[in-house]
Amino acid sequence: MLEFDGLHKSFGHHRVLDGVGFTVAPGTMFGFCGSNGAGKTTTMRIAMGLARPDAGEVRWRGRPLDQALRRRIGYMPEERGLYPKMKVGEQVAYFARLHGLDAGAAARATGEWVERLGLGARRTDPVEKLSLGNQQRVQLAAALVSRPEVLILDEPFSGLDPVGVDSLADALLSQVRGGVPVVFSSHQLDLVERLCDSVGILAGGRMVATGTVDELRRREAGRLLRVVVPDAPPHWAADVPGVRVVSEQGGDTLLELKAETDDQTVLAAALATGRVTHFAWQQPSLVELFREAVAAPSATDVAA
Ligand SMILES: Nc1ncnc2c1ncn2[C@@H]1O[C@H](COP(=O)(O)OP(=O)(O)OP(=O)(O)O)[C@@H](O)[C@H]1O
Repeated sequence: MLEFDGLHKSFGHHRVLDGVGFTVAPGTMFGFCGSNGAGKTTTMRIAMGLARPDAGEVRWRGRPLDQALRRRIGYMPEERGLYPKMKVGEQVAYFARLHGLDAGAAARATGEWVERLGLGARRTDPVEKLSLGNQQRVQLAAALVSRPEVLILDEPFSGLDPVGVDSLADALLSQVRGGVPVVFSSHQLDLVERLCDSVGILAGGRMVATGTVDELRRREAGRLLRVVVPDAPPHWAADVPGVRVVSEQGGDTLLELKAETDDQTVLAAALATGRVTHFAWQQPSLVELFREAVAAPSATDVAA
């Protein structure tokens, strides 16, 4: 397990992390979400020894991370960390050597990752000549080239075109299949929803929600019901007790039910107005869950 445990961090009087904790199992992908300035980068920098926590620690396989363990972690910093004048291939090989690979292994791994990330044609170009997205691919190659046991990636998808997103996603999923725990931060919640086994939402210095997307959904389940009655008169649901009409368009109605409201009462009321063609709980998207969690930060860990 990769464990972030009880991290506290203040900058002056500004408390950024107030007991942040989550775990990432080997072979799973964890999406680290939160508003701008929530503290995601700070959390990852603490893991990498680039910021010191006021309290708490990060462990890998039960051992607190030290510099030796960190050499086994592939890290993509938010500020990126490339040498602009170095050639792409040299740069990636340099990171491989830095993580302890010998010259032969570094050359082989560099060749493999440069090709896999679609940089083969740019291998001898200086990094500064590459577009932002391609520089990002170089950064990723640098994080992957040492065959890391763990990946910690700060906004790896930002600035990538859809093809870049797909090749990065494939690369990460193949790492996960190989047993690597992957943590990445992102504001692209559709990607997080698509790729991650579990997600954590950081707000107010705490993880306000962690779990699988389905677990987060279940927490919200039983609230939003979509009912389609094509021939129903307008406002048919307005008088159904324990129900609030969220939206109504033609016969397509989205209802929020109070906890004690029986959905069968709603179904009976709908049937009384006409033929019901759709009656189902609405699955909130991760974007909706995120808005809810960030708006009302009350720490809940559904993964327990
Ligand atoms: N070295 C520092 N000195 C003072 N304040 C800092 C420092 N590093 C970060 N902060 C502050 O800590 C807060 C959290 O920043 P951080 O970069 O960790 O957030 P984030 O969740 O990664 O944000 P974003 O999504 O915008 O990248 C911000 O208010 C930031 O200004």
